[in-house]
Amino acid sequence: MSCPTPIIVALDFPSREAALDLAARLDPAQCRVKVGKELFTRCGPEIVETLQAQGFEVFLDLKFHDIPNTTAMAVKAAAELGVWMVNVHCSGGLRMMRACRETLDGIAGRRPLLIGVTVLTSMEREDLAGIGLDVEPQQQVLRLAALAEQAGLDGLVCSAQEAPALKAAQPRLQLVTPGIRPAGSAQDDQRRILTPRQALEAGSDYLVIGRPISQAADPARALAALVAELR
Ligand SMILES: O=c1ccn([C@@H]2O[C@H](COP(=O)(O)O)[C@@H](O)[C@H]2O)c(=O)[nH]1
Repeated sequence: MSCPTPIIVALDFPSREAALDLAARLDPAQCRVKVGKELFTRCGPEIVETLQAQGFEVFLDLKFHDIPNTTAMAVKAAAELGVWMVNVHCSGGLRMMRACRETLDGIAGRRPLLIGVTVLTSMEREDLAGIGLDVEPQQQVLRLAALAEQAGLDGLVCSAQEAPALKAAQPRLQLVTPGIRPAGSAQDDQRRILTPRQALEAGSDYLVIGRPISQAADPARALAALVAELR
């Protein structure tokens, strides 16, 4: 059964035990989970299989960024692991994204959603200037979104701040938005943020939420409050 809420909880932990401890407090009917670089590098594919066996749909957030063949084969491996969503960096270019899409099209059975990372939500204009891009984040996001659309990707990782412009420019693409901060919670290293409700109203399809849930005194309660806020 597919989860009816838009919430994806980031399991950013240094051990299998810590990740599974949080997962045990969550309900697969209330959220999906995200396995990122830290947890996957520590635990490998087994953690994904365990979470899936517990009923969670898993977003494998490894943000692949490499030459077309290498990236496409990585995405294929993720598909064979049975993940619900996988992502690549749009800045890997059109040929790379196309190779990923074509490889997934050749896979029998249900394929994962293929999502392109645009501009990290931790970045603002001056960070882009630091890597030689003299543009506002939204301008760069829209540029990469057009490439992702051309390559046939299913959606984008972006800030919810860009959702209205993206829904107007690229209405087919699903928007996966980290940088979600309930009112009054710590911004941490995020820069382009919105609250859960603002994000949904702006047009986000999925909200990626990590520390506001994983570092809460009662994560189950924090998740329930978010689900209620979004109803
Ligand atoms: O642009 C991006 C892409 C990915 N992320 C990931 O989302 C979560 C956010 O966690 P918080 O604790 O809610 O900040 C984290 O796993 C990132 O790797 C992102 O934040 N921004």
